[in-house]
Amino acid sequence: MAQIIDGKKISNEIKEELKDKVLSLKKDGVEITLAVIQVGNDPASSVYVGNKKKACEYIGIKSLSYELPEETKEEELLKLVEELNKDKKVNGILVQLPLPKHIHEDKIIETISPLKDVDGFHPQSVGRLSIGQKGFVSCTPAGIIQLLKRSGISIEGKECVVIGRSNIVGKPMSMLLLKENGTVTVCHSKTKNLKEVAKRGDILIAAIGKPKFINKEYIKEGAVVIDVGIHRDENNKLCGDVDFDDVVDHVSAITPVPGGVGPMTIAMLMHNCVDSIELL
Ligand SMILES: Nc1nc2c(c(=O)[nH]1)N[C@@H](CN(C=O)c1ccc(C(=O)N[C@@H](CCC(=O)O)C(=O)O)cc1)CN2
Repeated sequence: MAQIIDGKKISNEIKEELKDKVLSLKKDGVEITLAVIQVGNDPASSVYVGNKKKACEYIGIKSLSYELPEETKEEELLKLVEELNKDKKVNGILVQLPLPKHIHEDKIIETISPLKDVDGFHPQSVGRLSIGQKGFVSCTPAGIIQLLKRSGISIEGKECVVIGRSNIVGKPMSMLLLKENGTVTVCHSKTKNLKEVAKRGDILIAAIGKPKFINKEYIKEGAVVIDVGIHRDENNKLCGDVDFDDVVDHVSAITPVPGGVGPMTIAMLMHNCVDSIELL
């Protein structure tokens, strides 16, 4: 019987730990403030932003909300980020992605001060991670490491296969697994013989962006499977990149969708907000 890795439970544990930390910081007169920017009203983004604000409230972090219309100009958003960079009361700046097509995401991310980059997307944060220096780490891959560690799954010496090479998940994920002494392979759309390569993984991270793409033909028997995807299936039910029902009896542990990786993204954002006070 596979171990179902409960991301909701683990994220709640992390939030409880952070709540205690924030309380003791408050006693020392330290308040943490996160600026949350959403441009447009993409329904999924509104849900995520709402959940981030709720998590802030629960933990005791102050959130400042900036809801900008879809037609906001790139220069206007850059100006807001620059103002927040200078604001001494703001510890972290979050710009919810995706942004409307007329705004260059890279330009916005590069403008956020690396000292307030609680998403860990700034090139300086990514560079620090890749050379093993302390800095903000992208929340989803950082959450996956916590899921593995807190479920008693060791990474050292394991064959780790990451499917997907995005800047937000695949690349930082590979760096973190390497830091934990895993042997890491990164696969992508041009990888030849994907099934064979994926089957090498003792730990398989699926971040492909295709609903139910990974079935048991891609998975070594007894592997640990982490599913980063979030989609709606033909019945409008949430599902991941992995065909859960097909693989569940073939693996030793697996994250469900929903309730696996997703909640960890928000817990690790809260973790980064608390960490940010050490950097200012
Ligand atoms: N600025 C950022 N933008 C985006 C990020 C990010 O880390 N920073 N990641 C994703 C979206 N995201 C957070 O922003 C996110 C996605 C999913 C979940 C989550 O809890 N999912 C639930 C299901 C929720 C549902 O009902 O749809 C789950 O998997 O259980 C949290 C955060 C892109 N943008």
